[in-house]
Amino acid sequence: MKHFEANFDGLVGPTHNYAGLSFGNVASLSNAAAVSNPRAAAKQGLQKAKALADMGMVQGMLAPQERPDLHTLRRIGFTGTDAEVLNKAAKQAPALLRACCSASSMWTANAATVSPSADCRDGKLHFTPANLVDKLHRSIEPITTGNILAATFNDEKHFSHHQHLPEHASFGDEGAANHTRLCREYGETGVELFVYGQEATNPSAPKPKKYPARQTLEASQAIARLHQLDDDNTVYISQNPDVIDQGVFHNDVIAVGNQNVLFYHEQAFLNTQNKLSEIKQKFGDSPLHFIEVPTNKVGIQDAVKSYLFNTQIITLPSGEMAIIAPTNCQENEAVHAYLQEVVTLGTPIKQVHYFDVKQSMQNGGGPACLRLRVAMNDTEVAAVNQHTLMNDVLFSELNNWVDKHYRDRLSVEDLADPQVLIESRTALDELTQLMQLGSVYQFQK
Ligand SMILES: N=C(N)NCCC[C@H](NC(=O)CCC(=O)O)C(=O)O
Repeated sequence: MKHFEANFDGLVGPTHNYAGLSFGNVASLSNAAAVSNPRAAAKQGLQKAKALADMGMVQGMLAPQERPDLHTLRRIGFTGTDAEVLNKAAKQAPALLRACCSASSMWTANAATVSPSADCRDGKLHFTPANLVDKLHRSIEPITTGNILAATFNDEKHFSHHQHLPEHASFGDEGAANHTRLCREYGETGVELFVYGQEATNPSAPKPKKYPARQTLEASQAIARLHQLDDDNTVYISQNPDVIDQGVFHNDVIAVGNQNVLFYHEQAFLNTQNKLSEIKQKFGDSPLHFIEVPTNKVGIQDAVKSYLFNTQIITLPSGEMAIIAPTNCQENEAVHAYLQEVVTLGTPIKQVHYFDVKQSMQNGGGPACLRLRVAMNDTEVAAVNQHTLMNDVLFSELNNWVDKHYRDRLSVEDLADPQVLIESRTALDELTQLMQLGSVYQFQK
């Protein structure tokens, strides 16, 4: 049986915009009210996904969400026709309208936590959509995320889909952005690392002072229980609250792992040496590479600006590992120098490939934010909805679909335009046919 780590990238939705919605995410706040280009954003994402498919990787796409979210606007009391609801919300509560229009589901690293079948006691691949309760605009994602995941991984024999965790700050859950899996071969049992920013039930535990810690230990433990993971293969690590206060709002902004490589900044975690020993002990005897980047080579500000750690580390069919980095890393002197050095360190990482995902980066979403990793064997890959998998045909269909439906300019003022809603629904309705997803959106029910 063959095993792969597939990447499922989020297709950027038609309302991609810069609304400054994410306190604690430096890029989101500093680009607030900039004019976006949804068409370019979607195409940048598709280019990256296609390039990985062309490298021989299993690559899928996850559909975006319905935005503006009229269902939520009605739920909070705006009434009338669709146009009236948008108009009233724009006049009475513009901040709430903006929260209901974000294309933030594109960052599928936050869609769910995924545990491959080799790690789970029942031998199934488990998914738990993230509740994303820390941010209003993201807290409205999980139900549709669950629908899209179920339509993509649509075989109960292999895939187990859980409900998102209770919608309370005690269970703040941001999905795979705070979860990494180390393993020898993808099909062997691995060690799942859960990184959290605070302990909800222990007020004296460390937590950030300025920015929110979006993930709690309690949420991570709940996911491990739901996914039937063994304690022997699970490690909980506290994120360093000082780096959260410097803009590291998810662990994947400061650390990333793949197979037997953990690539992280010296300041990423608390209690680092003890935690590395625990990982080593649980990982077993085979070689494990801890690539620690020291502050004197790359400072936290450079890491946050360039997204050095929001890179994807992938294993190519040749067995070599490659880093998939945003072009922003090339533009930062210290980070570029480090990436030139990393391929010479005698670790499995031998290549670096750069991609322009600037439309997403301006909202704090790098290459790794744009993808959800799903390690699968070939039987499981065959059980996935095949119309979601990237190949020449899907690439050209999706590019044509974007050309047909997406604007190349969108400002926050445009979000109240009923025409944007019509365009978005028309596009998504067509997309569900193209990807054979069935009726995953509220407007289709
Ligand atoms: N690190 C990972 N895995 N994901 C990045 C998510 C970025 C997203 N930005 C936003 O939601 C900004 C939207 C706006 O401001 O318009 C967030 O902060 O949740």
